Amino acid sequence: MHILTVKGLHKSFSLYNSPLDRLKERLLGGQRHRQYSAIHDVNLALAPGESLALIGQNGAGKSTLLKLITGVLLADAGVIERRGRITGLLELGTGFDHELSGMENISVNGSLLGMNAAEIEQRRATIVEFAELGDYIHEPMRTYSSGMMMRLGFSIAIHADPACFVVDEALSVGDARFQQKCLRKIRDFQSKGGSLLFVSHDLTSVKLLCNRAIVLDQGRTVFEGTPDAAVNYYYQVIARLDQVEMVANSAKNTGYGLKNVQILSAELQNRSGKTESFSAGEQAYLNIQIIAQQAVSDLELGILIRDRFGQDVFGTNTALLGNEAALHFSAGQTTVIELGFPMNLGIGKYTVTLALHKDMDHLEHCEHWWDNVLEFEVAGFHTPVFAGMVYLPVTLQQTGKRDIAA
Ligand SMILES: Nc1ncnc2c1ncn2[C@@H]1O[C@H](COP(=O)(O)OP(=O)(O)OP(=O)(O)O)[C@@H](O)[C@H]1O
Repeated sequence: MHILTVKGLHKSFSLYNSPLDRLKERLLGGQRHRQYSAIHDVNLALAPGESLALIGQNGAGKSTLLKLITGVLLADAGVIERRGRITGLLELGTGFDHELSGMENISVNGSLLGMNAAEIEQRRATIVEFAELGDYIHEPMRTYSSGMMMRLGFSIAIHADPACFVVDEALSVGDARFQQKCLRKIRDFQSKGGSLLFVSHDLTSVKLLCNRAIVLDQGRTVFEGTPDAAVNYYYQVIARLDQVEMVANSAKNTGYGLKNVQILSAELQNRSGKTESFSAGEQAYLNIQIIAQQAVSDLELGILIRDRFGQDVFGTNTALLGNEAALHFSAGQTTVIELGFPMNLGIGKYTVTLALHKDMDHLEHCEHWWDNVLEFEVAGFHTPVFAGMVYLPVTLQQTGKRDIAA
C-alpha cells in the first residue's frame, strides 16, 4: 500500500509578457498570454519508509510538483492519492501569518498541517525547544530572518507526525549547525519508518538521504532509479546529450560522451602489479588506456573515487592539478596514462569513475564519462591503524611547556 500515488499529473501556468497584458486581458478580453506546461503527465508512487529525491535543473518543475503534492497548488488534471499526513518545508513563509508571533503561528501553521488543538498543545514545548528562537518566539514573524522562519517551519512540520515529510531547498537557508540538526532529525524520522520527498541541488545529500530518485526535465519524468543512476543521468541531461545517445550508452554501460576520444580500459596496480585490494597508505597506480578516433586537443582527464554509499570521496582532474600540458590526441592514436597516489583511504569498498573533457568539468564538452569503471577495496593498514574515511599523516609536538604558578 502506497502512502502517496500520483497519476497523470498536469499543471500549466499562464505566462504574460507584462502585468499590463494580464490587466488588458481581464478588461478587454482576447488572449494575451501563453500556456506553459510546468508539469506534464507525471506519475509516481511512494511506499511507507521510502525516500524519494526529485532532481532536475532550475525550472524543471520540482517545486511545482511538491506544491501539487502538498496541496499548495491545484493540478489541472491527474490524481493525487495521499494516505496519512504529508507535511514539510516548502517555500519559506508559506502557511504563516506574518503579523502574528511565532508562538501564535504554531497554532495557525499546525492546524493547516492537520493537527488538532490538543495535538498542538501537547507538542508546543517540543516545537519551541527545537526551533531555538529564544525570546523571538513571542515577536511578530515579520521581524524574523529567513533562517528563523525556516527553523520554526521545520520544527512544526517535523513534529506534526507526518507519514511523509517533504523537504525543498528551503532547508538550505539555515546556518550549518541548524541544517545538521535538521538532517539528524530527518534521519531519525526515516529510521522510525517515515517517508521522505526530497528536492535538492546538493546531490551528495540526495545520495545520503534517499533510496530512489526521479529526474525531471521540462516538467516530465525522464528517469527513475537509484540515486546513483539518477545523478549520472542528470549529468547527462545537463551535458545536453540527445536521448538516443543516452539510451544506447546506458545499455552498453560504458559511459557517455562524444567519444571522439575514449577510455578503452583502466587498471589499478600496487608495486607488485595488478590488484583490486590495497592496504591504507599503500602506493597505488591507475593505468588508463585511451584511444582517439579523431584528433582532439586540450582535453583534461578526471578521476572520481566514491565510497559504497555512492558518496564522492575524492575527485580531481588534470586542470585542477595545474597540469599545464592538457592532453592532446591524434587520430588513430592509443595512449596510456598513469596516475599515482597514496591510497590514503579508510577500510571499505570504493569505485573509480573516469572522465575526459575540456575545461574544469565535464558539463560543457564531454568526450567520455565512464561511471564506475573499476571497483577496489581497502583492507588492512600500511599506515598506523586509524578510524574513519581518510588517513591524515598526523605529526605531534609538545610545545609551550610551563609550570602552573603556585
Ligand atoms: N506561479 C507561477 N506562475 C508562472 N510560472 C510558474 C509559476 N511557478 C512556477 N512557474 C514556472 O514553472 C516552471 C517550473 O518551476 P519550478 O519552480 O517548479 O522549477 P524547479 O525545478 O523547482 O526549479 P528550481 O530548481 O529553480 O527551484 C518554471 O519555468 C517556472 O518559471
